[in-house]
Amino acid sequence: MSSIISTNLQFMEILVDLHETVKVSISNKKRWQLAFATIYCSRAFLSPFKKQQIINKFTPPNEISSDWRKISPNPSSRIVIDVVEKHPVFPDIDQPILTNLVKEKSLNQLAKLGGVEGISSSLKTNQQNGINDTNPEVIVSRHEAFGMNTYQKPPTKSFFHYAYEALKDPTILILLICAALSLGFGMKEDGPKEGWYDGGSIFVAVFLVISVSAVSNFRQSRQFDKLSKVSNNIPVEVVRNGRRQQISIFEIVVGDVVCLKIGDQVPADGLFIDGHSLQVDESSMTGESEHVEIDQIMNPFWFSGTKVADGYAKMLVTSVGMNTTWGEMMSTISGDSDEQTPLQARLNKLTSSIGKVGLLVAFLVLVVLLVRYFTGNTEDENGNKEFNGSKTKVDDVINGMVGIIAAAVTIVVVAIPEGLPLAVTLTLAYSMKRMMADQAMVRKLSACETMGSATTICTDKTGTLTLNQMKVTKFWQGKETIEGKNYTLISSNVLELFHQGISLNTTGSVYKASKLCLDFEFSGSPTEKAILSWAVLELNMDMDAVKRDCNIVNVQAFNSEKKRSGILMKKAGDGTSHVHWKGAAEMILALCSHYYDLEGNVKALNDDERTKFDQIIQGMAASSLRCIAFAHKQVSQSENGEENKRIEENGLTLLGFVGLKDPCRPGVKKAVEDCQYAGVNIKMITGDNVFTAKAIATEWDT
Ligand SMILES: Nc1ncnc2c1ncn2[C@@H]1O[C@H](COP(=O)(O)OP(=O)(O)OP(=O)(O)O)[C@@H](O)[C@H]1O
Ligand SMILES: [Ca+2]
Repeated sequence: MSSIISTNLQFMEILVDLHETVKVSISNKKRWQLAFATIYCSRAFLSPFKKQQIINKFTPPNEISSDWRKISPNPSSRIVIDVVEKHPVFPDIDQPILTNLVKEKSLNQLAKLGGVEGISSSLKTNQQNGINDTNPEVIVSRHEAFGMNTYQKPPTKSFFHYAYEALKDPTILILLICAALSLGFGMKEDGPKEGWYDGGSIFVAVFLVISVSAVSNFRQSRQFDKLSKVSNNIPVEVVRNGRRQQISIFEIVVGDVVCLKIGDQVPADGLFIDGHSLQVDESSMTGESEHVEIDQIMNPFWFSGTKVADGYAKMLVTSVGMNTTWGEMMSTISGDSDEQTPLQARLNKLTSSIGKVGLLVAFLVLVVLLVRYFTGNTEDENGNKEFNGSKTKVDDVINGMVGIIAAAVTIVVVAIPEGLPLAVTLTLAYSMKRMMADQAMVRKLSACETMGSATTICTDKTGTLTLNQMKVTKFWQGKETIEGKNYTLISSNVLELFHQGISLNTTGSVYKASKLCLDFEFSGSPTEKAILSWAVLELNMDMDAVKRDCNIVNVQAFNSEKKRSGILMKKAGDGTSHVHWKGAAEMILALCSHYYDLEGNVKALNDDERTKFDQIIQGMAASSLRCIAFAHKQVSQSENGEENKRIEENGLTLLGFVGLKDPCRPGVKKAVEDCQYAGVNIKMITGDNVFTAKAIATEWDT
């Protein structure tokens, strides 16, 4: 310790001397001395603690001498003051609290902030109706307080970066060395006027290779940036002002209520509001392949960048953009897309092995020539021995050696096929440009190569081959089809069940701007939208009224495996419980034991009738309709006490079928023909009824 103090005091004296030279007044000088003395003495006094911390790291605790320990300060006595200015519009909450809440999945902190309810009121949003965006200031103040939903991208690399990358290539380096050698030897041999030809031309070739590959890589990265801007801009469903609408993912702000369903990407960090059968794929964050369940109590936290694997839900956005856990992760890793295509990689390998062989051969040639030269086995033009022991002039020896080395260098230059990978890069970049002109997005250069060898294309049906604009065009109630607008034929009890089944057992929603207004806005998947608009416009369904009269007890969300969704509900009026199912007609029919006829009577479903219904379904499918069935069952109270929330799946009563028409996309026939002409098979992949799929596949032939 004494040594530390003495060095510090020495240092102090030097500083004080310095002050003397600039003529500081005596009183000032004294104050300086005092200040230095205080600072350095306290430092000298504290330095053992620092030392001790280092010792602590490297020695087990029992080896630290007891006197160190006596004066060691409590490490936890340090105070960190985090000063975050609160935004005047949101005085109760700030971004770091929200970010940490989700990142650490802290249920305690959530409870302290008053749960999701408390946070949504601090964020001035409504869990049902979302934020009120009638005033654009609202969005602006949220941007100011919590930021935008965009991620900082690593700065785009300049042209010189790519030139430098190309220059780093080992073959290029070898060529450059060869060029320098060849230039030097050439000038030595043939004089500066003519001797630079060989070396100079290698330099020009290297320059060409570097500039061409840098230009093509640079343009490719620009194109990639442009494409990723388009492909990152995904539409997201949010509720604003009570109205469900689609906005761009970049427009999402903190406080938004986002509607998520199976297959959606979570657009920001947030909290669970409500939802059913939720499973989330967090593998992009954690690498864990098992799906994580999200619910109100145990795990109400959503992470940006994850994916909904099952179910549907509403989420309250708490952080966006760089404030999300995903954003934080993105800022620590830089996405490098300088990937080589498989062909490029193989060619580069080939080039470098050819180069290695070339080097080896050149080396062997060098050795052989040198040996031959020095053993006197070579002759000049006049037939004299080139090397005559000590009689040869030094200048001649050097000239001879230069000639030999130049020959070896030439072998290396010739052996390296530097143009080969360059030719491939150029060809791929050219085909990428051609494909862009044909409106085909190529994200990775290697895709061109892969596509070139594709023999089969598997395509989704809905939305790719069809327009994804579904509409109910056929309706069967019991065994009767209802033609035209004769919906008054449906008996009132069946109609009521239809209303309940459709308005409660859905992931879509209906929005009506005002009571008087007759315009409705439907949202949800195309299937849901079609059914809802049909029910509201044709069956006069009032979704809000039904929701007021009935309470949903349990939900089984739709997924493509089961092809159906079900609910258990309780009527507020008489307290009876009902189960409603909706789904692919053949799936629902298999669960039914009875059906309602047109008069509203329940009839048993015998084998004959089942065949009849099968024919109805096949008939609809054959005219390329997606066929959806509705079924109902009243469950008794004893069977369904408080603890029994199971949604019955057996002994249902069939209500009816609807047939949804999804028009084919124009131009598909030509596209399919083009593919077939090019020798590429087309396979259609769909969860629809096989007859519907067949009908749609053959529809283009008509
Ligand atoms: N929202 C829904 N509620 C109930 N049943 C549905 C719903 N959507 C689809 N179905 C039924 O489930 C079947 C499978 O639907 P899904 O959306 O999984 O098909 P898919 O595999 O995506 O095929 P495609 O690409 O042709 O739509 C459909 O044929 C339909 O009968
Ligand atoms: Ca689909």
